[in-house]
Amino acid sequence: MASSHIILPKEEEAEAEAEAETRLGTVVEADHDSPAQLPLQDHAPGKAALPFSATCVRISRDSYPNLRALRNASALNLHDDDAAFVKLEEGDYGYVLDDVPHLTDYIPDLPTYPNPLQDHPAYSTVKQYFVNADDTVPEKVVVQKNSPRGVHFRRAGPRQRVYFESEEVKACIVTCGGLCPGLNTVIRELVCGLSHMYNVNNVFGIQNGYKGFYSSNYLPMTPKSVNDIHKRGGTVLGTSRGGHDTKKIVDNIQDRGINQVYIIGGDGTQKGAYEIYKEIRRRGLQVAVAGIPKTIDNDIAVIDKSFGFDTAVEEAQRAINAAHVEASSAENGIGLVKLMGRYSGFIAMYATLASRDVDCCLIPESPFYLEGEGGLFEYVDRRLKENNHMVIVVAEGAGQDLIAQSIPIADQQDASGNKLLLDVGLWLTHKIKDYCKSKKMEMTIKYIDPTYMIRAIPSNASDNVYCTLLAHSAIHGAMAGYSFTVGMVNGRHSYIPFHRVTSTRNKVRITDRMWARLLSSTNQPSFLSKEDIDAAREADKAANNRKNGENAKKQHASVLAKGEK
Ligand SMILES: Nc1ncnc2c1ncn2[C@@H]1O[C@H](COP(=O)(O)OP(=O)(O)O)[C@@H](O)[C@H]1O
Ligand SMILES: O=P(O)(O)OC[C@H]1O[C@](O)(COP(=O)(O)O)[C@@H](O)[C@@H]1O
Ligand SMILES: [Mg+2]
Repeated sequence: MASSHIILPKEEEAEAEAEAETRLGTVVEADHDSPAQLPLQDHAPGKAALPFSATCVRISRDSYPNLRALRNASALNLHDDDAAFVKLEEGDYGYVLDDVPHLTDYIPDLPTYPNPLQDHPAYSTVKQYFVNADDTVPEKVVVQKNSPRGVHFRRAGPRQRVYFESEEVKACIVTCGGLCPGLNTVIRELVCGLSHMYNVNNVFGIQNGYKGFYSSNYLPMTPKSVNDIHKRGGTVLGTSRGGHDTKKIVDNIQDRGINQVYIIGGDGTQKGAYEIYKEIRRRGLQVAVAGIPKTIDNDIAVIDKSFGFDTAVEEAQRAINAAHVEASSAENGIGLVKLMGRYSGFIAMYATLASRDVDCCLIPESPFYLEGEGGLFEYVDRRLKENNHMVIVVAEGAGQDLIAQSIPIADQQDASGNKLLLDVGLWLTHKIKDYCKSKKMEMTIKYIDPTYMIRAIPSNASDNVYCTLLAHSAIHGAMAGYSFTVGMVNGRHSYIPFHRVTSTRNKVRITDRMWARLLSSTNQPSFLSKEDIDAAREADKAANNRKNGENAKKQHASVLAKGEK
């Protein structure tokens, strides 16, 4: 199949800067999914090669980012420590590869071995099973004719050559932070995938989160011992918050001869994984660190969706249904459901959109108020008059500032440093009751808090498959010598640098269409004035600019680092 490319001749760096204002090229990528048309490339990581031929077309460069400006943006705040680990590779037409670290970055001349999958009876029949070494996945898939190609991540998948001999691998798995449906499936598929695909049989479980690295025995794990665990909720390894002591953790990794570390957890956990990776690198150890993002809140940046999220949204329907049944069976009945979401209201938003029985959804990203025109009380009043009953879904992080005004309480944190929240569901229940009483309105309110029920269940079928693919992608990447957080980006599994998933948090954008869909489906007030909407738009814009600026800073740091080598 022929693919068309629009490409500019390769520029010398200085020329590119001089000409940046006048020329622009866009590239349509070759069909890397069908690498049959290309010879499989197997060069060492870090050696850039763009695997396509091209025809040249010149087009206006108006929207192309000014390369000089990008490189001079050094005033922005990137942690010095991080800058040293950033690996940015520039290509034509504003293509940037935000690459993940590899063992060969700090241990030169490592031997490689043929991937054992080549001889695997199941996998050896798969045509083009190995991914092309140059395959990358774009962070943004919606582009305009003249847009730069933008940031890309390394595509996940098996490589032709690996950096570990199967019998030398000693892998460990840890789960940290809160529970999430699918943890056991990921654990199972890591153990089974290592054994079945790569003949790795030395796999250990770390118990009860990060502290288990230095305070408990390591549990030997086999395909047999994990055979049935995906049918259970929770994590067979146990989990915890707090207890991250980088030095003690890496001392234990080193002393026990562990060379692949699989770390399953949320944003805090991935920050911990990054610290572990940095310490491993400082010590020059041949150890790969693979992070598998877990968050029921779906708040991890860059990735499309976290595993367990679908299961949680599905389970939340049961609570919403119960709230609806209770509310609609009473006179002026109100059903109130509290769902998880400390800083991000994705579960509440998706559960509301899926249900169609919800009249009002409150999330942390969209501040609300109770009294006066356009407030919640006015809406409750109206809805009860119109329909005799209503259902409210509230994310646990919503309205915290309002509660703090009425119940002054000192800030408290959990062992990981996460803010402890006040119970918005209970508070709202009392506030609505008091309001109705003041209006002499008979009503019944039923408060349902299914918080732990929706995350303590096993993952559903589609999350199970997703967990399996994540585990396999993590194994392929670690065997190939990379350290990374694995995740789906625009539907393709990718290896994402730690700093990208830990530097920001994924939040519901109330200026996006999805929130507008929600408002139109519930018909609730937006609780926003025109000034609020303008301010939200400005905040979004500033966040985008900051992100672009950070990329520029990293690009600058990476260019400098290359120059120094
Ligand atoms: N900045 C950080 N650096 C190192 N470890 C961290 C950091 N933040 C959190 N952790 C550790 O990660 C683990 C899980 O963090 P937590 O916030 O509880 O859950 P999650 O990973 O799900 O966000 C804890 O053991 C915590 O100590
Ligand atoms: O009570 P716990 O176990 O601390 O968990 C509650 C918290 O876990 C969360 O689901 C998020 O946890 P993670 O970051 O670990 O995924 C929050 O929404 C919630 O506040
Ligand atoms: Mg977290």
